[in-house]
Amino acid sequence: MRIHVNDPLDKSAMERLKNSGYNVTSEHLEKEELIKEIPNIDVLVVRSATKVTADIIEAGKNLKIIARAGTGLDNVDVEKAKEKGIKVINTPGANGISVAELAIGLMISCARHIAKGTIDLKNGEWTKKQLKGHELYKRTVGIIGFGNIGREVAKRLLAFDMRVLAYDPFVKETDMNVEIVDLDTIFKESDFITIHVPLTNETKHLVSKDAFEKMKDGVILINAARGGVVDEEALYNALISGKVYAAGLDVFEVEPPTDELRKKLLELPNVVATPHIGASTVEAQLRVGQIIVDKILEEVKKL
Ligand SMILES: O=C(O)[C@H](O)COP(=O)(O)O
Repeated sequence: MRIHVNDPLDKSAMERLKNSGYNVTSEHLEKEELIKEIPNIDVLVVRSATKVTADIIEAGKNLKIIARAGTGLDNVDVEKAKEKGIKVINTPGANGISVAELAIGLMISCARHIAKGTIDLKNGEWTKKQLKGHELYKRTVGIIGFGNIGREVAKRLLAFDMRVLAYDPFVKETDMNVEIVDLDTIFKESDFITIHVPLTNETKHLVSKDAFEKMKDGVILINAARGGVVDEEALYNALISGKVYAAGLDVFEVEPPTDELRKKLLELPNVVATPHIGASTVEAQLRVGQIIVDKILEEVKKL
């Protein structure tokens, strides 16, 4: 039984795996190398950096389990895995608090120009007069996606005395002080919009040119979910026109965001961006690592 860890896992989780008695290897293999190696792998462990595509799964003659140490499964061809009888496991919720905290950090950074102020000061510029921002207090935030992460975001923003709206096709009511509304209401009434849905066929470019047209002038948009949920060309135009005051982005449709569209997006002074670090905290990785190892060992026992 060989367990191959293709993306970095928490150290203590790695140690537990290595002490489990199975043959555990860990090294990041790029697609071509992984396709060559996959016939010798029974359990493949990944984060979001490895795209477990249909051809990799097809080549995995001995592959029995794909373990995603994290929440999003958009980098795994789950349909193909199902067709091949390969079990896909992940750790939903284990990194939710970290993602929620980062989303709020991006929100405040956008509203108060923290990133621009830092860059200006480091460049020797005292731009105090240009950096008047906005409070969150008493303003309306629209949360798209009211699952684990969306609820953690709501809980914290209620403490800022915000009016909190949430849209989720699977949620009709809540016992929190949150108004469950339709998507149009989120677009029309929010001063801040924050996205917490997975990337699926239904959510791809959910925040489109049409959506931006419905939004209030000066809205702040936060995306710490998946780049593909926002049409980034439309976002670029909305930032240029002033429709969107600022955007806080932890994720991009292309990662790393090195293509022309992403490069010009990142050049805008009103874009605050981080390199998909929502789940990258010591605490979240510890939880994710322990849970994924528990699940792997449990599944492997059943084989
Ligand atoms: O889906 C997730 O769990 C987050 O986006 C984190 O992804 P990562 O494990 O690749 O950091």
